[in-house]
Amino acid sequence: MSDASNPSVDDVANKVDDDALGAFASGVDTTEQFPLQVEGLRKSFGGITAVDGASFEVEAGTLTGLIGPNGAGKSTTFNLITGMLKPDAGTVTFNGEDITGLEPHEIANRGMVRTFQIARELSDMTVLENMMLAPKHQRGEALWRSVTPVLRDDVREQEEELLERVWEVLDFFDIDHIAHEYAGNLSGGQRKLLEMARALLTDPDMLLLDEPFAGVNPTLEKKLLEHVHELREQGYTFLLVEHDMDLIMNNCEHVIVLHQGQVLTEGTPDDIRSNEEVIEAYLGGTV
Ligand SMILES: Nc1ncnc2c1ncn2[C@@H]1O[C@H](COP(=O)(O)OP(=O)(O)OP(=O)(O)O)[C@@H](O)[C@H]1O
Repeated sequence: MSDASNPSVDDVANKVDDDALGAFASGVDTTEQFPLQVEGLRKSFGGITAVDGASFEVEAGTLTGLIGPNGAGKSTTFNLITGMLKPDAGTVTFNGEDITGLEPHEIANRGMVRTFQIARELSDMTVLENMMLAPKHQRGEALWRSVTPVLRDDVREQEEELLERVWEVLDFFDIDHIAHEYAGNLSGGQRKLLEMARALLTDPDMLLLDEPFAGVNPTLEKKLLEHVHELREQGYTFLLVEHDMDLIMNNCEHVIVLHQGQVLTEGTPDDIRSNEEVIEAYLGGTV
C-alpha cells in the first residue's frame, strides 16, 4: 500500500480537522478523504427498484457499516459498487476515478475488493493452493507484464515473492498452521479467515465485506474482528454489510442506513440507535 492512497487514521483525522470546512466551502476535491463516492445509484429488476438513487461516501481508514432491513438494497448496492451488476443510473467513484460499469477484476485492479465465499470447486484444494490462485488480477500485473519481457527468472522471482506474501498473510490471519488442509474441511470461521486472506493478497486499499461473520463462532468472530480493526488501523478502508446490529454498533465508527433502495440516514452508532426513522424502518424492532 502506498502512503498517498492509504493515509493513516491520524492523517485522516488531521486532514478532517484542517481541511474539512474550507474544502466544503470551496468545493475542493475530497476524493482522498472519501475514497468511495456513490452518487444517485439506481438499479431495477423488472418492476422492482432495488436501489433507488442511493448516494453516500465512505471515509478513508474507517470501518463503515451499511445496514437496512431485509430487501433494503444492500447486496445490490455492493454488486453495483464492485462491478457484479451494471447500474441503470448513477456513478461510483473510487480514489477519484469513475469506475461505474467496470468489470469486477478491473475494479479489483484499482484496489477495491470484496470477499467471496470459497467456491465449491476450490474446496478440493488446500488453503495454500487457494491462496496461490487468489491474485490472478494482482494490481500492477498488466503494467508489469507490458514493460517486462517474461523471462524464466522473472517468473520464478514473482512466484517466490507471491509465496512469501502468501505465508505472511496466512500468518497474519493465524491460519498458517492449516495451510495444507483442504478448504472443504475448514470450519465456517476458518473459511471466513481464508476468504479475507485471499482478498488481502491482492493488496487492496478498500475491502467490502458482505456478512463476513455469518456462521462464525464467537471465538473466531472476535479474532476476525481484531484482524479487521488491526487492518483499519494500518489505513485500510472497510465497508461492511452485516445483519448483527450489535456487532455493527460496537465496531463501526460510521453507519449508513439503506431503506427501500435509498439512504435513510447516516451517522455514528449512537445517532443511528436513537433515530426514530431507523427504528420505524426496522418495523419497531430494537436497533
Ligand atoms: N437478481 C434479482 N432479480 C430480481 N429481484 C432482485 C434481484 N436481486 C435483488 N432483487 C430484489 O431487490 C430488492 C433488494 O434486494 P437486496 O438483496 O439488494 O436487499 P438486501 O438489503 O441485501 O436484503 P437482505 O438483507 O435480505 O439480504 C429485493 O426486493 C430483492 O428481492
